[in-house]
Amino acid sequence: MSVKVKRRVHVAAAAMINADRKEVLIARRPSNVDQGGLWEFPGGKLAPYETGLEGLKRELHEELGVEITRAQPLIRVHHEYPDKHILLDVWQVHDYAGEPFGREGQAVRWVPMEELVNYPFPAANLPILRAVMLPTEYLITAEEDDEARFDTRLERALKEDGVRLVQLRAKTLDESAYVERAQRALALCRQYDARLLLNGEPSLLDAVDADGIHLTSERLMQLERRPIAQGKWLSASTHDKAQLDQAALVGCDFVTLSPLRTTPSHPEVAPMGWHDFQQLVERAGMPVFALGGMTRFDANHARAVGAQGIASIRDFWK
Ligand SMILES: Nc1nc2c([nH]c(=O)n2[C@@H]2O[C@H](COP(=O)(O)OP(=O)(O)OP(=O)(O)O)[C@@H](O)[C@H]2O)c(=O)[nH]1
Ligand SMILES: [Mg+2]
Repeated sequence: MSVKVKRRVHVAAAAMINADRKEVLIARRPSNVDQGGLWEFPGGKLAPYETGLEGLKRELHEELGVEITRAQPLIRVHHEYPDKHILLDVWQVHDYAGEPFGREGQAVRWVPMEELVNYPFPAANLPILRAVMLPTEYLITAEEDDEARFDTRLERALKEDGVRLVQLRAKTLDESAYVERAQRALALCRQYDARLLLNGEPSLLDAVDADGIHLTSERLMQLERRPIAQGKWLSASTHDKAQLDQAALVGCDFVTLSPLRTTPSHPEVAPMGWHDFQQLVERAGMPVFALGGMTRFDANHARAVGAQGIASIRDFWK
C-alpha cells in the first residue's frame, strides 16, 4: 500500500464586514472550479514566499478590484479535504478603497450576518461563519451581592465599553435568584443589541430566552452531544487540548481558553502563556477567547496569535 502525502494549500481569505449595516461580503465560486457553486469568502492560494496579508491584498485586487488598507487576522482554520490539507487564513478587512465587484464574472453579494447560515459554503467554513458573528471582547460578569449594583455595572460596560457579548456567571446565586438576574440582564443586553449567554445548565434556556449557554469545563467533559439547538450559541471553558477536542466534538460555537496569566481568582493554577496558547488555538477549529489576566490592551496581540479576542471579568466590571 502506498501512502499518499496530501498537498498542503495555504489560502488567504477576507471577511469584509460592513460594521454599520452588519453585512458580510461573499462571492460564489464559478461552477467549473473546485467546490463550484458554493459561496465563499473572497481570496485564494498564496504564491510562493507570499505572506498571508500580501496574498490577501493581491487576491482581493484580482477578484474584487479593491485595495485593502486595513486588515486584522480573524481566524485560522485547518481542514482536511480528501485530496488536500488546507489552511484558511482569514482576515477581517476594516478598510479598503474601491467598490467590490465580481472581476472574474463571479456573483458577489453583501449578506446580513444572520442570513449567512442560509448560504451553502465549503465544509471548512463553519468556524469562519462563527468568527464573523462574534465581537473581540467577551465580558464575564463578577460575583455581586447587590442586584442594583449588578445592573449598574452591566449597563456601564454595555454603554461605555461597547461590550456586545456577555456571560452571566453567578456561582453564589440559587436557581430562582439566577433566573431573576438573568431576565434583567437579558433586557439590558437587548437594549444595547448585545448577546447574553447563561453560565449553567442548558435547561436554563427554558426559563430565560437568552442567546445561549456557557458550560464549565467539567460539564463539557460529561457531554456526549450538543445539548442545545443550533439556533442558540454554545460556549465552554477550556484549559487544555483534551477539553478543546471535546468542545469540537460536541459542537461548541466558541470557547474560552485559560489561564493565559496568573490571576487573583485562581492563584494556584500555572499560567500557559502566549506560546502554548497560540499552539492550542491554531488547531482549535473554532473561535477562542484568551482568558486569565486579560485586558483590552491584550486584544490586538490575542488576534495576532489567532484568537478571536479576549474574555475578562475585571477589565469590564467597574
Ligand atoms: N477563497 C476561499 N477558498 C476557500 C474557502 N473555503 C474553502 O474551503 N476554500 C478552498 O480553498 C481553496 C482556495 O482556492 P481558490 O480557488 O480560491 O484559489 P485561487 O483564487 O488562488 O484560484 P486559482 O487557483 O484558480 O488561481 C479552494 O480549494 C477552496 O475550495 C473560502 O471561504 N474562500
Ligand atoms: Mg479565489
